[in-house]
Amino acid sequence: MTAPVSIRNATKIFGDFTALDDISLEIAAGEYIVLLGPSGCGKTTLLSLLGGFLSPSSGTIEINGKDMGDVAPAKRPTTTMFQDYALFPHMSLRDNVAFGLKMRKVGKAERHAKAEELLDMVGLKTSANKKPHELSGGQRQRVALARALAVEPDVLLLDEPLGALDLKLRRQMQDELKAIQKRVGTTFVHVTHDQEESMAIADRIVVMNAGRIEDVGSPENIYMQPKTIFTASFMGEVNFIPGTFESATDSTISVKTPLGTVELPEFECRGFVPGASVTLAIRPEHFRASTGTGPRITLGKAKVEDGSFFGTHHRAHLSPLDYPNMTITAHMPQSAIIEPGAWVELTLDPTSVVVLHGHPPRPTPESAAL
Ligand SMILES: Nc1ncnc2c1ncn2[C@@H]1O[C@H](COP(=O)(O)OP(=O)(O)OP(=O)(O)O)[C@@H](O)[C@H]1O
Repeated sequence: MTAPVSIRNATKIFGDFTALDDISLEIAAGEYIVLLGPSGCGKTTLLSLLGGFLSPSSGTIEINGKDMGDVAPAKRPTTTMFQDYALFPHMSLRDNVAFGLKMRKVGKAERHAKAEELLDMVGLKTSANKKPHELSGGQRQRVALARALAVEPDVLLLDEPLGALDLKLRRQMQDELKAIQKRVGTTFVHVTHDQEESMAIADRIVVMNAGRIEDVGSPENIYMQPKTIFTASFMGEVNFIPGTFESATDSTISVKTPLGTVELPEFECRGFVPGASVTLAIRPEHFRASTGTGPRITLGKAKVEDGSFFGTHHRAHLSPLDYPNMTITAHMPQSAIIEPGAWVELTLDPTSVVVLHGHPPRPTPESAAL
């Protein structure tokens, strides 16, 4: 079972605090959506509006084309899976998974067959008679997922579902969740503050900040073409180079920076005007601290401050000769020898640079000093 979801101009106000500010989002049937953002940005509040545990102060929620305004949580085609799973300790896994069906008066044979089918899908076929305390954290998480899916919701709402698991198990369960979602085809809306988790799982990521949607797109899109400084800095490591927009032709733009004027290709005009403050957002892997192949912009010499080895590459902090107050984080090849104090030639793949409006509010540790 699956359904599309329409959120139209949803606002949620608690007292004089606006937790959600005019949120609109269309979710396709069968899509895996991840709501991503820092603590307090409104992710759980938005999930609660979908599940019916909170009502919007204004705006509407539709599921499968039906307005959910007057529909109680239990009557909605949604199920919510919470972080603490809330399994019944005295019941077998089979009875835990079948519980929702029992409440719906589904006969014993049918609900047990359904429970066993779902336990099989989550890899716990032979554990149907066990009790929750006999399971590991990851196994309990799987039982909770099976239980949530047993009632065949159109939309499954998951609030930090992997939050209680250690990192290794989290990564494994991310793959499993995604595979199971594709198999059942149910619309999943999953809340997390973990960027890597959102990239591993989502068809589309919705980046939220202070009650608003900052950006929506595929993981590749959000990482490679962030629309705002917030998204660029929230999704992985990034260097910000402040600049001034100088001019544009049909296919290039020119931006003046402390490291010189750079010409960038394939420009999609987003309302920049000459003289406007802009920020170049550049991922560490898009620098080369030596002369690479292909078209590259040379940013002059830079001094190695320090470096760490990451197996596939080194991650180095560099200070450009022309602007020593700026720290650039760049990836350097596995074979490079990183010695503090060494001078390297800093070059950049111009096609990877993202030009954003404005300057960051204040320098972050990983951003360039302004
Ligand atoms: N019932 C409430 N009454 C007053 N304020 C609330 C209520 N529920 C949430 N808030 C506030 O709304 C904001 C958004 O909360 P929400 O739980 O949606 O954030 P979140 O993005 O899910 O954060 P986290 O990742 O920490 O769970 C927070 O500032 C929170 O304090």
